[in-house]
Amino acid sequence: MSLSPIEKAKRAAAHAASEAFIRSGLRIGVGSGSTVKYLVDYLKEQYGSGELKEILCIPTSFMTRKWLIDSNLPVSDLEKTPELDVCIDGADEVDPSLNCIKGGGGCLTQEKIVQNAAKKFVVIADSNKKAKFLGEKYKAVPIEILPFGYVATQRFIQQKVGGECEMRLGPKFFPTITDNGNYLVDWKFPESSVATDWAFINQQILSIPGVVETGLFLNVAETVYFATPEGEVDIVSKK
Ligand SMILES: O=C[C@H](O)[C@H](O)[C@H](O)COP(=O)(O)O
Repeated sequence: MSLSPIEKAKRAAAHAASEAFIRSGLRIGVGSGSTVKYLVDYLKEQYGSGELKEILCIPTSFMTRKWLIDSNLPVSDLEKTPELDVCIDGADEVDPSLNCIKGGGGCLTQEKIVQNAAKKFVVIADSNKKAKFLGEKYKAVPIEILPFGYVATQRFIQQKVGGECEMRLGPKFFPTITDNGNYLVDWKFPESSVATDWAFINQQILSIPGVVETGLFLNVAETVYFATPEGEVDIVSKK
């Protein structure tokens, strides 16, 4: 099957990062999203051929867990494997300091827990995700909130940090339900936020009762692999 240019870019990023970071014996956090699917394909190929041995894959979502199981890869979890060697994940936007916005695909809390359990966090993305500053192109921060009091929680967010909260809806206008049984809100931040301190804003949001986690992954990525459809890979590492 021939891939579209964007899919070729995602695959190139996933393969380049995998070749650099995946080794036999590693405990690997496996992120979520369409770019990560190419990481799973890489693991399947390498493990299936015997090139890669004794790995453990720790998924960050139901979907990723299913992909791993369907690929006959050894799946573990943070109960059995609480410490990981590396976590590889996608992102919706990445700034020059490697801060990321994540959660566009609906996964962020389990991703953040798995990322936090890993010694290294590596991001894979097509080069369109590269931004001059956080919030340049991706105009919302996904936030996971508890269903209880969800309207009040959105109001608290708006009162505290401005902008507007939009419930992520699925088919038939049902709320999108996260892997943890919660709701997902896209916080459309005010333009003034992009010039301010995202770490401070993140703390403000996290302090609101009802907020579970945000899609702001600040100061955690060690290396980001950006790729183009032509297979050119730009590797940016933390300074
Ligand atoms: O919610 C999903 C995750 O945070 C993804 O890693 C992120 O949205 C990027 O997904 P994709 O690789 O599909 O662009």
